Amino acid sequence: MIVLDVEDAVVQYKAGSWLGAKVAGRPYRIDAVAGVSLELPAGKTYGLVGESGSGKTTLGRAIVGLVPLTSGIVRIDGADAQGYGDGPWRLIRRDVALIFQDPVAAMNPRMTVETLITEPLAIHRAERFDRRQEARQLLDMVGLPANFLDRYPHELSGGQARRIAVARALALRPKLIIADEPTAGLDVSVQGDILNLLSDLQDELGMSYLIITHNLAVARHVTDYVGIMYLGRLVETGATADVFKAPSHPYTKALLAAHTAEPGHAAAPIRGEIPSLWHRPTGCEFHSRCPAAQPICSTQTPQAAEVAPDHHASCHFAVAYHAAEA
Ligand SMILES: Nc1ncnc2c1ncn2[C@@H]1O[C@H](COP(=O)(O)OP(=O)(O)OP(=O)(O)O)[C@@H](O)[C@H]1O
Repeated sequence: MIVLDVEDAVVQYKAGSWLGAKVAGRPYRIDAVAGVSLELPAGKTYGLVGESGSGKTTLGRAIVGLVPLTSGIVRIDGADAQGYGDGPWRLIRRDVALIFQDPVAAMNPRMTVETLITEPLAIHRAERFDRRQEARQLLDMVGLPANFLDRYPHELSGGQARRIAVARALALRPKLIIADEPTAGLDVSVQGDILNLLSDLQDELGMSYLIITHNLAVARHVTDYVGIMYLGRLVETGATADVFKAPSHPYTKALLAAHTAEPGHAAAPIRGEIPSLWHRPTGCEFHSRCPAAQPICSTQTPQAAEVAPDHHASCHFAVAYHAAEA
């Protein structure tokens, strides 16, 4: 049973103006998401991993319906997610919830926790419900006592704000929760608590997660499948265990080296700058930063190679890398 099915999704952003783009010698539109396909089975977790600017947040927002798809299809539980109702509220589908990257910034500062976490119910649910009772139950699910009901966002610590954001996401018991950088800005011990909370809730309620993170180490702990994103495209995909066992794209290896320092060795930052989406590199778009680039890499676009069953990497040398790592 596939809960999230994304087929060749493209999201373009416009430049300020056509004339401005022309004067600057740029294309008028950029592809922030440039043809992404992925499938997420029920009850599983998919990690979307890549550096800042790779298009992860844009894809997450497009899945929820906050940003329109330029082309492609998003199906949630088999239903095409493009047919929204009218009115701004309806833009947000009730079977998917998004936990924003900065949850406090996304909260209305004048709302109490009770109002914040039950707001999705007030928007989507036709029948009457006991707001206080629902809120108390949601708080309990995320491990917070009932005395948080009357607090305001500025009275919450980073970890508490995450829990409140999770409670709000759970309000409609969605089939899919998208968590954008769920541990960013938290102390290491609190990060573990939040990841454990998400995993316990999944065991209990059975929903699927799409976790957006720049940190491969986070993805390693909580995901079943992983997609490595670069300049709006997935460059390596597979079961998380397979990708970590035998990373087959130099970008994946570079991300790993940047986040998981061996004892006694410093983490190695990825060399060079992320290219601008206004001027995508030719050939393999990672070639300008790749430590193993060959002449072919700057001229020919690599196709996704299946290096092992359901493990793909878009690099001319992916099969050899896989063999060497495996
Ligand atoms: N509203 C917008 N208008 C124009 N360009 C945008 C807009 N939002 C994002 N972008 C651009 O789209 C690209 C992808 O951004 P996005 O935020 O999706 O990446 P990301 O991988 O989630 O990074 P981060 O972790 O920093 O949010 C970036 O180049 C960004 O500058």
